[in-house]
Amino acid sequence: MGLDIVQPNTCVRGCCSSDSIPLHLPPSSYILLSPIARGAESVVYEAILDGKRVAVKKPILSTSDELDKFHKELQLLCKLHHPGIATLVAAHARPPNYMFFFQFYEERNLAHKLHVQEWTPDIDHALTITLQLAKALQYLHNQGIIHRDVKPANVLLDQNSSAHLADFGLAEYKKDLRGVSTENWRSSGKPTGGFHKKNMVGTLIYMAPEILRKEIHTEKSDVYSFGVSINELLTGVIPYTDIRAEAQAHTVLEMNYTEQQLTAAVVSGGLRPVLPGIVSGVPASMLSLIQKCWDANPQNRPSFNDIVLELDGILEQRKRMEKEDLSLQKSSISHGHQVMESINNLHTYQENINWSTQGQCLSKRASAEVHSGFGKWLDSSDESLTYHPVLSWGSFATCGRRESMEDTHFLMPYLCNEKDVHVFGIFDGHRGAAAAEFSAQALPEFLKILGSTCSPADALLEAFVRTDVAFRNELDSNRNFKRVTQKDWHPGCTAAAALIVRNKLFVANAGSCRKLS
Ligand SMILES: Nc1ncnc2c1ncn2[C@@H]1O[C@H](COP(=O)(O)OP(=O)(O)OP(=O)(O)O)[C@@H](O)[C@H]1O
Ligand SMILES: [Mn+2]
Repeated sequence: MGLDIVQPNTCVRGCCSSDSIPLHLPPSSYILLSPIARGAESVVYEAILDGKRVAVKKPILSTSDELDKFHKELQLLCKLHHPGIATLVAAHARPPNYMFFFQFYEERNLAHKLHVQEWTPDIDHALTITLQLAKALQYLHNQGIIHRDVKPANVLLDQNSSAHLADFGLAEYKKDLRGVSTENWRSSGKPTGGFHKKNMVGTLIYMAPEILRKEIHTEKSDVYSFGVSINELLTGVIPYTDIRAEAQAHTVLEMNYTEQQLTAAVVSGGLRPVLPGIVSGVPASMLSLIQKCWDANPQNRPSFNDIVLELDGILEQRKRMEKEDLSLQKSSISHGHQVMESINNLHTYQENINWSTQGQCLSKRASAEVHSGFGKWLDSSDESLTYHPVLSWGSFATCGRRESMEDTHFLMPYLCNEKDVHVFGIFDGHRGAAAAEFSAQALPEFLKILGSTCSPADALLEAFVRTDVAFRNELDSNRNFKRVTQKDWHPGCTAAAALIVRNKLFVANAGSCRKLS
């Protein structure tokens, strides 16, 4: 920027200085436009500085502690120069105005992008962001600085959706953290972040177990938060919920856990967010890296030097695989797409979608393609076992306290008229019955297709995965058709299914639906 640096280029106290970043600006050089974010501690404005678009972070300063904090953040920011870190272009550090001027990042923060815009980056893009963030943290740690608030809301994206780590409000030099008492932890470590603050649990979901136990932050607690954040990027799911959109999250408490329960479950129970599923195509090496990052024992977590090396390797391997066109995951996903695409062409849009019919329609077409019986299952079943189950079945459904029934089930005592193959399933609808109705039709049909191709256990697993992919695709195509913004509509369901082949029982579940009763 062509801004003049007026000497002495220091803050009012003289504690912050820079050779390249102007630290006081004539009021005529900038214009504040509208606020783009309001946090508990600052307001961020879109602004024009020297004719260029910038973001101005104006901390709310009412106590001398807050003023100290401003100076500390400015000292830090003046020293940081890295492409993965939000660039400070200027500051104003004299009364009455205290402001940070940052380069403007058009695509806002990663949390907004994932959960409000419902962005689903392809895996290579997500891995690229992961590497950018890892390199930024590697740089920071090599300077002896710990960020202490790594989360998607503090990752800003530019117009190419490249990532820039922001918000150094809690960052500290490691050497200054040693003597920090629990009291200090409380005052400095309080949850930040608009959405999560509003929803009470705060940054808690990104906090390492040792931080929840009120121990001192180390580089390894940033590694943990990085692991949780990257998992959120790859799954699109807010940790410990099954939702993809902010609009649906009334409060985190309402959904699964209270703050205390979550803390206890993370610290003592080893609870972690759900990893990306097998159809996501996320490489297994990435899943294991995430798990290492959120290991309960900080010493088992890799450093960012290790993480960057590993990510470079993963990206390299993907490039090689792409060349050789060996990506197995991709082909299984695109198979699902092909089936759905042809089905989508079949039926025109109806205002009131009948999800049972959608499921039937899908599955009939799919099963017309391949069904060659269950000979394989029956041949490999062990007839020498003397156990011969006597089956009886029935069902009862009640709606409970809800206004409408969201649960469904299916009973297929003789799948494809095969006397020794029985399937039963229960689906507990979430946010409407759509997913449950669809799945009750689709799941058994997928099982029929798979009967001739793999073992009963694999077939059950694969049928769950295919049902999930099929429903998502169906939903997406309807959303596009209706031009409903995606955040307004998020049906889902949990499921439990039992498959009995002669005298063996196979059960599977997804979500919290665990018992078949
Ligand atoms: N340089 C920028 N370009 C575009 N948007 C920005 C920029 N800096 C901040 N924002 C927006 O403002 C939000 C808050 O910024 P930041 O996290 O730095 O402030 P904060 O006061 O710590 O907020 P919180 O308390 O919510 O964490 C960001 O999530 C982002 O949406
Ligand atoms: Mn923030």
